[in-house]
Amino acid sequence: MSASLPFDAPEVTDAIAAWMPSTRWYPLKGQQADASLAHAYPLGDDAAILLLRAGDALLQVPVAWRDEPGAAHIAQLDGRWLVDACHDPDAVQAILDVASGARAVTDLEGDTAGEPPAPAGASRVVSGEQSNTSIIGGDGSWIAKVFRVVHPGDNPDVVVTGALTRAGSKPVPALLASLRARWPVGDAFVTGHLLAVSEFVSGADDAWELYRQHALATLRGEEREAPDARALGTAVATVHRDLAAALGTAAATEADTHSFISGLEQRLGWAREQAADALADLDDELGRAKEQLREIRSIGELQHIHGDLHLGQVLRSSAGDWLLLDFEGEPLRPMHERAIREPRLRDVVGMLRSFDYAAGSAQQELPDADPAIADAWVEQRQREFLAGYADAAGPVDEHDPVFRALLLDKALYEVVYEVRNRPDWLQVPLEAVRRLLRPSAA
Ligand SMILES: Nc1ncnc2c1ncn2[C@@H]1O[C@H](COP(=O)(O)OP(=O)(O)O)[C@@H](O)[C@H]1O
Ligand SMILES: O=P(O)(O)O[C@H]1O[C@H](CO)[C@@H](O[C@H]2O[C@H](CO)[C@@H](O)[C@H](O)[C@H]2O)[C@H](O)[C@H]1O
Repeated sequence: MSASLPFDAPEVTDAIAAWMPSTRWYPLKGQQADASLAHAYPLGDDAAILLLRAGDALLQVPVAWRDEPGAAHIAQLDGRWLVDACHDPDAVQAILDVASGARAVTDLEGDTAGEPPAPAGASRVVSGEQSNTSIIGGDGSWIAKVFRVVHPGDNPDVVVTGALTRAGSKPVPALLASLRARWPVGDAFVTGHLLAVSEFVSGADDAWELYRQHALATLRGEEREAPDARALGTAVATVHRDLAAALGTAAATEADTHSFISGLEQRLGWAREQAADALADLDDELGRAKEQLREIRSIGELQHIHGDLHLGQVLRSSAGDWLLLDFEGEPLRPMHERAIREPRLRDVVGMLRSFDYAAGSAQQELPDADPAIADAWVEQRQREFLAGYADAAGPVDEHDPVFRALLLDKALYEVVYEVRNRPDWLQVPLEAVRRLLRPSAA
């Protein structure tokens, strides 16, 4: 066995740079971006957490040297295997030790909410996700989310979930531990979160799949009991109430309202630019929608919210309770925009859009099904959800210009998301944008 190369050797950076674009989480697909090592945190001799700069992004790549390629190798260099440490249980344990405070590493700081998480054991990586890498360990008692794109500042997935955990919020799995890193930027140092370890909800169903299956069954003419959207609405309102109690609320000032409107204007411009081909024939309507934003007088009360709420962020436990995940905000948004207080309606419209997506996805699978049945299905789920939300938080005014503006904002965000990630799905949000821009929808 030959000695391993040091983790800051140029060959190591080059091998990782060549491998990253093949991963699901790489955020710069299709772009030409040189990668360079920004910082290395050694975890003993044979593993390290590396931060690589690629284009504008700072990417986290935990790695280890092994004699065998293991489940996820990056490259073979000098007779040893450089592997993705997320797939290597020993390296996962080393990372967990730092997060739990059991191992000290310069420039890394762990934090546990209470009892440290159980030992990693035979940990495994969750398949089928996109923005980050999640590892289940501790005999299925925890799930560790490795933030692949690292930002200076607090990650809301740690701070917001941590606050909800301390407040004992029921519809959110508890945060157990987190890891913060310090790295140099110019002459100064900044800090940011690398990892969040949460209680794993085993045997849970994914809400997206539950609703999609129900929409499919309905389009096929089968009668089935629908998953309880009213209880889901109440769960979302409960989380909003808990977030307000834990992190406070503020009545929007005139300046808040102005900056909210200009934020929406900018995002509308961003969507027009990013999805120019898809939105070309809606140019006049989008111009009018932008002018209508100026009619918003006040945005009401502001607070921390989920920020990217959709059915894929919701689980139904085996006991039938709805649980909300992933308080990281919209991944296409810069981090400083994600930490701000927002109207609760942003989350409400996220869920309403998601029911439309579930039906849209079912229609794509069953193109001969009656569209009126799909529309009625969406309408009913949305009504039930809003009724449940109102049970705990009071009614939502669907004619409020803020509600309509946020609905359009979300659908435009989705158009950009689909143009970049899933062009086959583009019609789903595009149809919604068309509907929302129709004069009768105002
Ligand atoms: N606490 C949890 N318990 C059970 N499953 C979870 C938990 N957290 C996440 N998951 C599963 O992992 C998936 C991805 O998690 P998420 O936090 O949404 O990651 P990402 O930001 O990469 O999308 C979820 O859709 C869910 O299936
Ligand atoms: O889960 P992420 O935080 O990575 O969120 C991004 O990806 C989502 C898709 O996985 C995307 O959600 C859109 O598609 C969903 C169906 O797959 C649908 O339920 C959502 O309503 C729709 O917005 C999300 O917008 C994006 O930020």
